[in-house]
Amino acid sequence: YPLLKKMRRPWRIPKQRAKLPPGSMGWPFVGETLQLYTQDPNVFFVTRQKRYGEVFKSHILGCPCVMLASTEGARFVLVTHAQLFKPTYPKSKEKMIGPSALFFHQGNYHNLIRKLVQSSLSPDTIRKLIPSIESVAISALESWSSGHIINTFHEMKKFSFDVGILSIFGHLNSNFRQMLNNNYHIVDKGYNSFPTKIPGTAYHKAVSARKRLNQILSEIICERKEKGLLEKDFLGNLLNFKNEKGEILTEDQIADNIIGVLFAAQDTTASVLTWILKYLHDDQKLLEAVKAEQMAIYEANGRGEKPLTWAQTRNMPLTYRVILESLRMASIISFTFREAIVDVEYHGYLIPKGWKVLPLFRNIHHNPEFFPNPRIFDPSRFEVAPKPNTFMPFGNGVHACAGNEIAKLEMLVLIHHQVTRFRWEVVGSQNGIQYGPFPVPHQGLPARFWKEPVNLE
Ligand code: HEM
Repeated sequence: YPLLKKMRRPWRIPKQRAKLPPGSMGWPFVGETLQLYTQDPNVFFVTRQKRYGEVFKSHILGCPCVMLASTEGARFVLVTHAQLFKPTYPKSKEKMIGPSALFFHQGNYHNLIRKLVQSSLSPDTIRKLIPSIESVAISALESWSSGHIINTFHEMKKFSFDVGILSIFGHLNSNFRQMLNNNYHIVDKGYNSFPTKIPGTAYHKAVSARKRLNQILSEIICERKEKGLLEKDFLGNLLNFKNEKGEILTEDQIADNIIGVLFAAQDTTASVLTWILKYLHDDQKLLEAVKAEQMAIYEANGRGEKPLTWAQTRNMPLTYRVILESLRMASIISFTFREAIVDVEYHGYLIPKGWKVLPLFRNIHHNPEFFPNPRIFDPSRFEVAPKPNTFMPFGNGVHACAGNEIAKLEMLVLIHHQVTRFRWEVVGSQNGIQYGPFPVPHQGLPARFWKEPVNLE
């Protein structure tokens, strides 16, 4: 029987035989947290990978963990043995977003919500949003081009927030939009601050703003129910859901998932867009080529008279490769966290129950074996599809990004309008990275935008 059990569960080994992976657990209590947060995190991961190999242990943020820098390791945790690992976030962050948000869950509840998100963000649904995304993009670009210096990342956050609102509510009246925006902004500011109940602190203000968001969402839901609207957007899908027993979702479940999607959508897309602007600015020849690709579409659309079509957004090969290479190069989600729910064996090493497991996407995206000269920005490398499981900017497996199509769509739309009708220059120091917590260019990439003079020929 024990042999049978072992055969059925090849990932389990008797504890006495297992050994932990190599690596350092750092100082008592703090582990290696200081080393991780006082230096470029990429240096932290890469030096350890060089020293210990592709599987190593560490101790960060109060937790023992195993880091996996190989494609096989990431696949093991996220895909083939995903049932042995659960998502894990600090309690304070879970509370801030809302404990019923899908990414904290595993199993039936996660599947159910994920299906609702996926159908709201499917290509068939988001293609209808193109004109609205275009108008959000154009008004953002117009507002940046008054000659003053903008913080590109902050402005991109407003853009990705507005697109997030579109994908959740379709058209939302401006009063509600403004209220959501103001309170979400306070939540966002407190999200990464020290969790405390002391009034006046960023965290405490964020908790209060999060409660107000629930009230606002409740009013929006009420209004929708009164009007009897049966929309197909994410809110509509959440409201219309009924299982075979006739049960519906609670208002908290609805609110937590709406805030969860906004949260997943905003900083991620905004940081990638900021990087794209930097990479294009740093390579004027590439920028000209992207511009030529987009101008052809612009002209075909009567110089922007007609809206972009879905087919056009699917046929921007160079721009698309720039997006893929930016996702690889910046690897804004450098890694993700899971927690082992049982003792697991991987490659002869023990991953003890309760330990965190970190697939290191960035190390994989910067491995010269898969991406030669990984520090060089070269979109042409994507003329050939990357080897399977080597490119995971949107994660992998059951928790992989549910918004990757809309993220790519909004980036293509913004770039289209930006390069055809606007110019920009980066102001001040152009190098350096800031972590907040995603990597963004130094000071959010201060830049000046202006409108391209109209050519009347
Ligand atoms: C370029 C922008 C984006 C990047 C790089 C990105 C990346 C990711 C990654 C790596 C994950 C998986 C995390 C993990 O496994 O722990 C994820 C999950 C998720 N993303 Fe995105 N994302 C982006 C934009 C968006 C947008 C625009 C939306 C929604 C409108 C979105 C919605 C989600 C959701 C709902 C999940 C959780 C899925 C689940 O747990 O089942 N993301 N994203």
